[in-house]
Amino acid sequence: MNTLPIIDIAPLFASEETGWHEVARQIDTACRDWGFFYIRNHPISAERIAQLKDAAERFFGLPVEQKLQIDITKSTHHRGYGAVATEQLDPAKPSDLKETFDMGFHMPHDHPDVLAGKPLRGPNRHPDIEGWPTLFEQHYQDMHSLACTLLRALADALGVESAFFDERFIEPISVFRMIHYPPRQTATSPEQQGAGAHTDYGCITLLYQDEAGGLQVQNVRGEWIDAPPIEGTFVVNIGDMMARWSNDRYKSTPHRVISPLGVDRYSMPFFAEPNPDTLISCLPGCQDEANRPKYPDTTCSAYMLSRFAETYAYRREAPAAAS
Ligand SMILES: O=C(O)CCC(=O)C(=O)O
Ligand SMILES: [Fe+2]
Repeated sequence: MNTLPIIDIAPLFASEETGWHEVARQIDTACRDWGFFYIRNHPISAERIAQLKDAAERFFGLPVEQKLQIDITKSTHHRGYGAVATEQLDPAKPSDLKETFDMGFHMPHDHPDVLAGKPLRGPNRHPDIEGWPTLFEQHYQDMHSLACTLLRALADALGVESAFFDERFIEPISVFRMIHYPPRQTATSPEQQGAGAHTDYGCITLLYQDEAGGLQVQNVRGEWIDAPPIEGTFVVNIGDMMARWSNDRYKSTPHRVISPLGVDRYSMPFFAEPNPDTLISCLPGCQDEANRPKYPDTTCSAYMLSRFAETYAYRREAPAAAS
């Protein structure tokens, strides 16, 4: 089989539990075989997606100096605008041909965790566009709820209590990101990709992609296959933290984006990551005598910070001015 599974998640929102375990079973199989699948019948409306896409076109269309007013490389807690070539997902290739906007769980300047200087904590840095903060803060919450619903199904599949992930996703460090991939120019080095081959760092990623195409996923034989846009769906994939948590029962699969030719591409991943203090220790149902834990225990924040430093030069260099 060489096409990614498409899972109808409507039963996860029904009042009776009859279809629930069947969806959990399908997700379990998809996470073991692929680490990637599509979901359909999720609660995010087409109207919401259209509003976000419209906002993305307005923001990325601004002059670069204006976008750099919320430069992510000048942020202590990784929020704001990332210009082209800020991120290098595949260290063997040139920096990615994309620009980004990142937001997270909003914490005001006077929140005790912000005052204590906890990493990745602080206020969101939104552009000065009318209606933007309301739209994006609402969307962040809705994506968080959708991720928690999927994680309840994963809890069922992994044999932990159904609230296991809900408890660990309170005040999460999940990131909602908007990405603009400018069209590939013929002069562009063929080596430079929209997003270089990588695995995601967190637990699960829920990705909206527009109709331009270009996302590719590696199958078990190491071949790149297309993950084409399918209207009304999100692409969901497992990240490295969940692979560790599940002792590699679930795969975090390499993927990449080939820059679009002649058209702009917009995508919007939501990277679901737990509360920073969460202990990431092999789940009880994922180990036995023959299958010992493969990874040492870590915490969510220690793990995420080590991974960010690999792909963002600015996070390895001198500390940025506070913002
Ligand atoms: O833009 C896409 O389709 C995928 C982006 C991605 O893989 C990432 O940002 O981690
Ligand atoms: Fe990714």
